[in-house]
Amino acid sequence: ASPCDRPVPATAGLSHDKWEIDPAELMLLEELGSGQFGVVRHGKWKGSIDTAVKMMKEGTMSEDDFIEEAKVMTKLQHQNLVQLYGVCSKHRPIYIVTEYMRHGSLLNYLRRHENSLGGNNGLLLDMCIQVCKGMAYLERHNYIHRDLAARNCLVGSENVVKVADFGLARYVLDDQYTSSGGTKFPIKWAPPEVLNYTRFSSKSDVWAYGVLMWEIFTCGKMPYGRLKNTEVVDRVQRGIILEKPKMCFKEVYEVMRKCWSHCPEDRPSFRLLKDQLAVISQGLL
Ligand SMILES: CN1CCN(C(=O)c2ccc(Nc3nc(-c4cccc(NC(=O)c5ccc(C(C)(C)C)cc5)c4)cn4ccnc34)cc2)CC1
Repeated sequence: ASPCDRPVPATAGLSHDKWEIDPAELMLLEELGSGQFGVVRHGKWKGSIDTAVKMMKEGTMSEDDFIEEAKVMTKLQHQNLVQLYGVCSKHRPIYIVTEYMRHGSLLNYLRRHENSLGGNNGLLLDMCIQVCKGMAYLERHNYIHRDLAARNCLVGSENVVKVADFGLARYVLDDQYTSSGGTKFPIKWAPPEVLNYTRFSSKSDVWAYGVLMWEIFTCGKMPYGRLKNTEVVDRVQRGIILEKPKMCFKEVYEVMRKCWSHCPEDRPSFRLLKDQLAVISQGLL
């Protein structure tokens, strides 16, 4: 508030874009890998905050639209969402700066720890519940992920699992990824209405979440094995769903099956899923 009783101008504090990060405050460290957009590096922000820095290869994303959206994304805050700290947009390539998750993608983590995770239904179910909590938060904020899968979740200390890159799919320029006929389109995580009409919704995220649960309970197997995309599309449209993973409890598989209801409105919300999984988790442990 202003020292005297003069009203504070409405623009106060809006001048510096708080989603804009000064690259001088970033110290880039080792490379973490490369994704759809180019190289991702570990970084330190303001000397001490661990970050992951996506350095966006030119021409891979519609940058101005993304920078506009970043203002909204920085406001999405939940313990099971990878926090967007901000962007460096005053230079090229632009940087997307998020919180750092030290164990990398959930998919690689599941594959690397199959032996220790294998029989541990409690831990696997806990991972499902954490992702569900993050997705229930996005659902509450009418925010659609569009590419939910184990590869787009990340693992931090003490088996914390968080959802990453929510909404980012909208800014990818590669139409091999964006069009459902493209070679990079995530067919195996897509429900019928997305395959036929690219109609995304929180209920299409729920379908993808069912596949993610299957990935978790198979410790990172590829859904539908080596089937070609056209064969998967055919099965999904005929209502053939993924079989129950060997180590998965019947009650858990029942939840996956509901996520794969043909009609979006027959699928549970993330809010309902969270409660159902909590009941199963209490029953199990
Ligand atoms: C013991 N192990 C040693 C090896 N290891 C690592 O090297 C390792 C450690 C930490 C890692 N952390 C992160 N890695 C990444 C990362 C790394 C490489 C690629 C990507 N992904 C992307 O760049 C990316 C993902 C999705 C998408 C669309 C739009 C298609 C949805 C576009 C781009 C992310 C992002 N992060 C955000 C927060 N923390 C991380 C990643 C890897 C993991 C631990």
